[in-house]
Order: sequence, then structure tokens, then C-alpha cells
Amino acid sequence: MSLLSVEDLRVSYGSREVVHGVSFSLEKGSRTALVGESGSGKSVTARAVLQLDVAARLRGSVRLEGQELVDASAKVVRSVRGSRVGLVFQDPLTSLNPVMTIGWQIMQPLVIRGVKKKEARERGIALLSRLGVKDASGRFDDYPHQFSGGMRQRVVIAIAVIAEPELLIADEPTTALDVRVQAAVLDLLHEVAQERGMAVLLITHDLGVVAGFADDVVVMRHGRIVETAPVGPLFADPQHPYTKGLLGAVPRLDRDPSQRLVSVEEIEAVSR
Ligand SMILES: Nc1ncnc2c1ncn2[C@@H]1O[C@H](COP(=O)(O)OP(=O)(O)OP(=O)(O)O)[C@@H](O)[C@H]1O
Repeated sequence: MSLLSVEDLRVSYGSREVVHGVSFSLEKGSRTALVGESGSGKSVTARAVLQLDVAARLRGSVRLEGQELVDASAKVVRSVRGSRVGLVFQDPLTSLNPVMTIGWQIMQPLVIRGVKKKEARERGIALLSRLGVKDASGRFDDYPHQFSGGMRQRVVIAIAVIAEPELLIADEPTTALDVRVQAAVLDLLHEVAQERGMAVLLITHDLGVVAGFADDVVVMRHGRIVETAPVGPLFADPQHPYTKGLLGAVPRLDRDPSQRLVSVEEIEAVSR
């Protein structure tokens, strides 16, 4: 049985349907990237998995290890959120509480599950250190404003994974960071996911980050999936014209410099 199985998921806001029946699945411990240009429905799809948006009306099926979430009670969905499925969003500042120490925030998912404070603290410091924060014990009682953007995003990841969820949904987790920090944070996320056997659904518009991170890629466009493939075949031999266009728009060091990049208008034209 798949860890996450999404079938014919439709999402509407009022009378406007923005996701038109998407289906994909994630196996335990696997990493899938959901890619597509801005507005293609990636975030709406990811948020629908955990019903984070009260205004969204869902149809279809979202099952976590066979358990249907679309028509589940709010209590069931709440119990899945944060414990079985962790979440990381783009902006670490809005994800953190500015008046609580980062240590307190990292410990919370454990403390509310009955772990003693001393143990929660030790596990929090070890995880923060694993995520590349130097002097993690000395900095555990700092406040978010005392951390740089890259460090804050490590804190957000620590909060999301400390209770060892089976699945992490990471929506553009590094977009707000500079390129060097982006790569470091994604590498760490990859390592921590592997160590813990945690599956990851990574939402990104950046195909450059997909190659080193994901096993499988789901390409969305205009609220539909246009292609699903393992990462190797997708990069080597994309089937859909839109995917070809997306790949053609990625700058590569090994590209023949005499060839231009493909523009978004050209992608639109070729896949219309
Ligand atoms: N709360 C909302 N109410 C109404 N429409 C929404 C809402 N959230 C998203 N949409 C619409 O759904 C469509 C898909 O948006 P979504 O945010 O999923 O795109 P995306 O692929 O994640 O793009 P981006 O990378 O820019 O976040 C867009 O047309 C957007 O305007």
C-alpha cells in the first residue's frame, strides 16, 4: 500500500475549480517533486492533502496508508497534521513565533506528545546540530530574530521533523534563501529524510533542485498533471512538450553557449 495516494483530486474556491482531478502516489521513504510554473496548482494540491485551506472545497480521494482524509472529521485531520505529516513552507519568518525561543518551538511537537522536557531538549539540540547549526546548545534559547534566514529555515525543518513524521510536505522550502544556502539546506533535508525513512513531497518551480533531490517527478500545468516519471528518465527523455519546454528553460553549465534558453512564451506556444 502506498504511503500517500491522491486520486482524482479536485479543488475549488467558490465556483472556480483550480485543480482538475490530479492523481499521484508516494511510497514510504520516497522523495517526489511536484513541479510546474507559478499558478499551476502545486501549492493548492499540497495544501489540500492536509486540508490547510478552509476556503477550498475538495473532491476525490487523499489516503494516508489507506485512511481517507477528504471526508474525515476535523479531529482526524488534525491528528495527522504535524504528527504523521510534517510541513515546511517557504517563508521561515511567518512559520516561527517571534516571541518564543527557537528551542521552545522545536521541543513543542515532542512535549505535547508527552516527552519529558529534558529529553525533548536533548533531542532538539541534537537535531539542530545535525541540521548544521553551530553551537546548537548555546543557541537553543535564542529568539528567531537572532537567526539568519538560512538558520531560521533549519529551525522550521527541525520543528517539522522532530516528531518523526512519515511524510514531510515541503512547499518551496528554500526559495527565500540565497542559492548557496538553498543547496546546503536541501542536502541536509535529503540526508535527514533518508536517515529517518521519511517520505518527502517537495513542491518547487525550480527544476535545478529536483535532479539531486527527488526519485520521482510530477509535472503540473494549469491544475492538471501532464507527466509523471522517475527523475532520470524525465530529465533524459521528457515526453510532454511542456516538460521539454520547462527543461529547456533551465540554465545548465554544460549547455552549448551558442544555444539560447527557451522563454516562457515559447513553452506556452509549444504546449498549447
Ligand atoms: N485561497 C485561494 N482562493 C482562490 N484561489 C486560489 C487560492 N489559492 C490559490 N488559488 C488559485 O489557484 C491557482 C493555483 O495556485 P497555486 O498557489 O497552487 O499555484 P502554484 O503552482 O503553487 O504557484 P506558486 O509557485 O506561484 O505558488 C491559482 O490560479 C491561484 O490564483
